[in-house]
Amino acid sequence: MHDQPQDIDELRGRIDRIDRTLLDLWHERSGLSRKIGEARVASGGTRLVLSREQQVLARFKSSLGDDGVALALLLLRAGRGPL
Ligand SMILES: C=C(O[C@@H]1C=C(C(=O)O)C=C[C@H]1O)C(=O)O
Repeated sequence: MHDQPQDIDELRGRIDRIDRTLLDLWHERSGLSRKIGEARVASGGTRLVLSREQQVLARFKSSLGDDGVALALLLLRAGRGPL
């Protein structure tokens, strides 16, 4: 029982690393998404592609349910930038 605080510290260290990775991935994803949107607009297309967004939403929903949909909507919004 005496080592429980140390266990918690170790587990929190792992959580902190996961959070940093999630935030790095968040920024990487939104950067890629903006890049694709800008390239498409530059070649005369639309910034958004709703059929592709539906695929992304379905992927997150199948893994996480309603929370997945909420998360995917935030990810998609982050990649859009100002409309
Ligand atoms: C990144 C793209 O462009 C937009 C952004 C998407 C995304 O962030 O996942 C999905 C579809 C598009 O609305 C793409 O077409 O793949």
